[in-house]
Amino acid sequence: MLPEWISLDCAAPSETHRQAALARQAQLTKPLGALGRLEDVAVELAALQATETPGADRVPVVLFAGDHGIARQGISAYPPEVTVQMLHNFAGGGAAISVLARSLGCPLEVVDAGTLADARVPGVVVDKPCRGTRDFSVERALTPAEVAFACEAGGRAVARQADHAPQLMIFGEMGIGNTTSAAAIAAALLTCAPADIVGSGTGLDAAGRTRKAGIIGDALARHGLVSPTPVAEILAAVGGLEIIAMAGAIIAAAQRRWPVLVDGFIVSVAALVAIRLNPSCRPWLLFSHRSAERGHAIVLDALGARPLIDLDLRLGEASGAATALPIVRLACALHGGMATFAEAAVSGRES
Ligand SMILES: Cc1cc2ncn([C@H]3O[C@H](COP(=O)(O)O)[C@@H](O)[C@H]3O)c2cc1C
Ligand SMILES: O=C(O)c1cccnc1
Repeated sequence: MLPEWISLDCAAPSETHRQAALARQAQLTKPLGALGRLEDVAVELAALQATETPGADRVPVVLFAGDHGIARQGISAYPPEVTVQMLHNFAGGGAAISVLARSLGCPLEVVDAGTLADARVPGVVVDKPCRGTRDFSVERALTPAEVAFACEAGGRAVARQADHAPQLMIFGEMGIGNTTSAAAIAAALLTCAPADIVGSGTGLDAAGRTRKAGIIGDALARHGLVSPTPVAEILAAVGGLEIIAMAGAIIAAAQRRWPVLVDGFIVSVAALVAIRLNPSCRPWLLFSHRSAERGHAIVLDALGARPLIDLDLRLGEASGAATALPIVRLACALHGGMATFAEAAVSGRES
């Protein structure tokens, strides 16, 4: 059973503030629409933050890590021990997201949501029901209680961010094998062929991708996921603890009226899970980037999402969302800082 709060409604964005932001955009000293999607982002954030002056200065990043039993099947280009080794790297400030968060002035919290680590890594919050999932090619990855625990861990991580008074949240992940779990979840939710959604992850070649798709296809058949199945059952069968924690976190953030800047393939699959569990969280999601991971385009299409940037990133760790954040910040700065035609005594559009 998933926690009851998961299905509590998220508020609707403020229509009043959206209209006011649209009216302001029409008054700023530029041809109407000339700042393209920067205008859309500012208007959307004004509606979500219910303010005339949207901002993205206070943006905590929470990174969830988890290990995957399926990694024993050789579906990643890197060995499973990398997940725990990377926990030390996050804590030591040397990972890509460590550098990005530092450069952007974003607080970074790393949560061990289910890695194989048997001791606490200093600087990492431990909130896990078990050490890694089971190998879903032979058994269900998680029990219903472990799925529920991971959802709650996502909610708890969001609650811990309240002191930062977030204007926007970024969630990220780390877990060797998690593109396989994410692809399996997406294939089950979207009832699409694994071969269409499976990508290279950390760098599989074509033969590796075919093998990965075969393992996912067999698992979907074994667990009875080839026809529409309740989300909680899909998560127990092929889920990952960090993916489930992110789905819970996305819903919890939206319930607190904190918009979420969604990262790449894996976080987008968590967003898909969140929306299936609670459709009212959909308006709170902004999409940052299009990952080079093959399945991301399919998931984005299914969500009707148009991300801001496409830089061929395929890292995860919230790196795409962090990289897009300066664009969001600039959109807000333009919205709040540009002069109106009246203020600058510039003639408006000929009718
Ligand atoms: C050193 C290293 C750092 C990473 N940071 C994120 N990922 C990314 O790659 C993994 C998913 O790919 P796959 O499913 O192929 O294992 C996840 O940990 C994801 O966050 C990394 C991967 C590696 C090797
Ligand atoms: O897009 C992602 O999130 C991604 C892609 C490849 C590997 N890890 C993450």
